[in-house]
Amino acid sequence: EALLDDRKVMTKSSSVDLVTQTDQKVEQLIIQSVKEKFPTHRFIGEESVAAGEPCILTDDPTWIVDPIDGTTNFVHAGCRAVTWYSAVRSLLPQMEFGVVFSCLEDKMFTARRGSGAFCNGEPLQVSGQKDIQRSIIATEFGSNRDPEVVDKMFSSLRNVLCIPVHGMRGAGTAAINMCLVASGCVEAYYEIGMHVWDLAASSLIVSEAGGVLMDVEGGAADLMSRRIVAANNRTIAERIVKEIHPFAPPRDDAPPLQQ
Ligand SMILES: O=P(O)(O)O[C@H]1[C@H](O)[C@@H](O)[C@H](O)[C@@H](O)[C@@H]1O
Ligand SMILES: [Mg+2]
Ligand SMILES: [Mg+2]
Repeated sequence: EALLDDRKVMTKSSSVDLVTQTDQKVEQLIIQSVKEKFPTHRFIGEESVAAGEPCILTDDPTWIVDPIDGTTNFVHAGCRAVTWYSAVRSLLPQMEFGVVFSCLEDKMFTARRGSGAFCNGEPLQVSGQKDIQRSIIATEFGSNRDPEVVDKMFSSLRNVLCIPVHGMRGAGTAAINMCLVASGCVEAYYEIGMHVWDLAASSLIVSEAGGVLMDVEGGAADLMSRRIVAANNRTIAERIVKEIHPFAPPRDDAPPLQQ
């Protein structure tokens, strides 16, 4: 219904960072229904953070919610829109489970720590490809249009494409790009600039499907750092890291700037 009805588009951090009433409604729906069952749990929700709520993990069980991942697709008549949520239980953070629902495809991706990853109940396994020259790599350009940042993104894109790889793809949603890695449809996904709610659920789905997560400079992945390489194996991830022109956006858990 919302795909047909919700055409009132608002903006957040910039003119290309879009939000609709459906994003806000879905986030409230998820938070309210979880709160009814677990009144002491905490939440990090994309639209709540946009409205000024803190983006901090504590030792309390915390649900990380992206009500629609791919709002730009949704606004442009729903190339692909996704609702998903995940839970995190510690400062490390230790993901307990992740859920990504690709509503137009009616695909429910799920993972629970130590129990594997699934799509509509069928087990997921990353691709076995070790040769990056026989791989497809996914990425996105996010919503930062600062020419210096765009130059860095294009330089990375050019470097990866010219390895050469079989192709580059982008679903318009970080969560689905990661689920494509988990499903073995693409070998890797990298991006700088997305947020913890874009990645939390699908990061567990990737690792439970046998994949690896890494920072774009090769260290351990840090979901608050707004940088990720998710790949089918370490060989492919490390090869991509060599080609990325890194930069560091403000962290999701950075204290708010003083006015
Ligand atoms: O804003 P939504 O649609 O929840 O999330 C999108 C990110 O904002 C964007 O930076 C990223 O490139 C895109 O993949 C992601 O899904
Ligand atoms: Mg998102
Ligand atoms: Mg969103």
